[in-house]
Amino acid sequence: MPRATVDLNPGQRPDEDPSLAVRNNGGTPPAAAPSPAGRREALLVLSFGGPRGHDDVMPFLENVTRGRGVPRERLLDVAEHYHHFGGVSPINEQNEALVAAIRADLAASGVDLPVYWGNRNWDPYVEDVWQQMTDDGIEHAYVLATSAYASYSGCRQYHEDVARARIATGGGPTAEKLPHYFDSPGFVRANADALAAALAQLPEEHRGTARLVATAHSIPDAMAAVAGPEGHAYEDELTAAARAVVDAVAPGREFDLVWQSRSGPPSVPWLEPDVNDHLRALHENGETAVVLFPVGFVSDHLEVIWDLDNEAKETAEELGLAFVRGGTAGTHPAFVAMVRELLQERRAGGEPRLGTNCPAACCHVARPAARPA
Ligand SMILES: CC1=C(CCC(=O)O)c2cc3nc(cc4[nH]c(cc5[nH]c(cc1n2)c(C)c5CCC(=O)O)c(CCC(=O)O)c4C)C(CCC(=O)O)=C3C
Ligand SMILES: [Fe+2]
Repeated sequence: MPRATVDLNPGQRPDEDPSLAVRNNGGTPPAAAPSPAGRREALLVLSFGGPRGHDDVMPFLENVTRGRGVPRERLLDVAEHYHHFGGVSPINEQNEALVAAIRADLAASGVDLPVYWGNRNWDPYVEDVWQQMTDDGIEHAYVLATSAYASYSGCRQYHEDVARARIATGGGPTAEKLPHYFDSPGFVRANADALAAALAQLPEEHRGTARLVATAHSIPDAMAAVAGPEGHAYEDELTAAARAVVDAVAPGREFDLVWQSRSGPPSVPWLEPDVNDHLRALHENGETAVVLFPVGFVSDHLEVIWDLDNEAKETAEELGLAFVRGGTAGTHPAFVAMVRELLQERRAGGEPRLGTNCPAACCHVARPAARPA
C-alpha cells in the first residue's frame, strides 16, 4: 500500500537544522526551563487510522478487531459503511489537517518542534513513524492521542501502541502521553462553538426547548467499570465535558449523555442507551427537537458521519423530530492552541494545570470480548 507518510513526517535531520538545538524563540531564554537541555523532542499525533480505498476496508477492520470477538456480521455491516464512502475513511484527511494546523500554530508561536503522525490500525502505522523519529534523531516524543478521555480504548490502548512501536524499533525516543484533555478550556470552547452553531441551525421556535444530546462511543460495561483509578472515569469525564460545553452555550441547561456505535457480540453488555433508542424515548416523552453533539470524538470521522448523520438522522426523521448534529473539535483554533499549551506545560515541567492524567496502572482491562461468547 502507498506510503502516504512522507510529506507529513518531516524526516528532517536535526543536525542539519540548528534551530532544533535551541528550543525557544530566537535563542532567548524561555520563561520556564525547557525539558532536559538539548534533548531532541517531537510531537506525535497518535490516532486510530482508517482505510484509504475499498481494498483496505477488510484488512483495516481485521486490524481493529483482531482478538476482540467482534462477530463477522458486524464487520461486514461496518464494511458497508466504509464502502458507502468509497472505502475511504475521512479520519486520515482530518488528521492531516490537524497536523498542518498544529504545525502552523507552533510556528506562529515560535515553538520549534517537529510534528509526526501515526496510527494504531492503518498506514501510517505508529511502528513506521517510530522508526522515522528514531532515524531523525528524536530522543523524546510527546504523544497526543486523538481521544480526550479515559478508558482502555481511548487511553490505555494508545499507551500500548507506543509500547509496541518502541519494541518494534528496539527503543527510539522515550515517550510521554499528553493528559486527557476533555476538561481543557480549548477543547470545551471548540465543542461549545460547534454546539452553538448547531443550535442556530434549528428553526427559531425550537432553539430554546430542543433537547441537547451528547454522544460518545459505547464501550463494554466491563471496560467502563475499570476506566480510571476508581472506575467509570469514561462516563464521568464525558459527563463533565458535556456539562462544560452546554454551560458555555446555555448555562445550566439540561442535557443527556447517550452512546453510539456499539460493537461486540450481543451477549456482552455495553453502555446504554443507544442514541437511536434514546431518540425514540424522547419522542414518546413529547420532545419535538434535538441537537446531537458528539463530544466523545475529536473529529467528524466515519462513526460520526455514518452513525449520526445517516442512522440517527433517519431515526429522527421517522419520528418527526427536528434534528441537527453539532460538529467536533476538528481544527478549531482553540483546540489547536490547546495542544500547544499542553505541550508547553509539559516541556516546562512543574505542576500540570491542564488536562487530567491517568495514573500508570489505570484502565487495565481484560479484553472483554476476547473470549468466545
Ligand atoms: C472508545 C472508542 C473510541 C473513541 C476514542 C478514540 O477515538 O480512540 C473509538 C473510536 C473509533 N472507532 C473507530 C472505528 C471502529 N471501532 C471499532 C470497534 C470498537 N471501538 C471501540 C471503542 C472506541 N472506538 C470498541 C470498544 C470497539 C470494539 C473492538 C475493541 O474492543 O477494540 C470498529 C470495529 C467494527 C465495529 O464497529 O464493530 C471500527 C471500524 C474509529 C475510526 C473511524 C473512521 O474510520 O473514521 C474511531 C476514531
Ligand atoms: Fe471504535
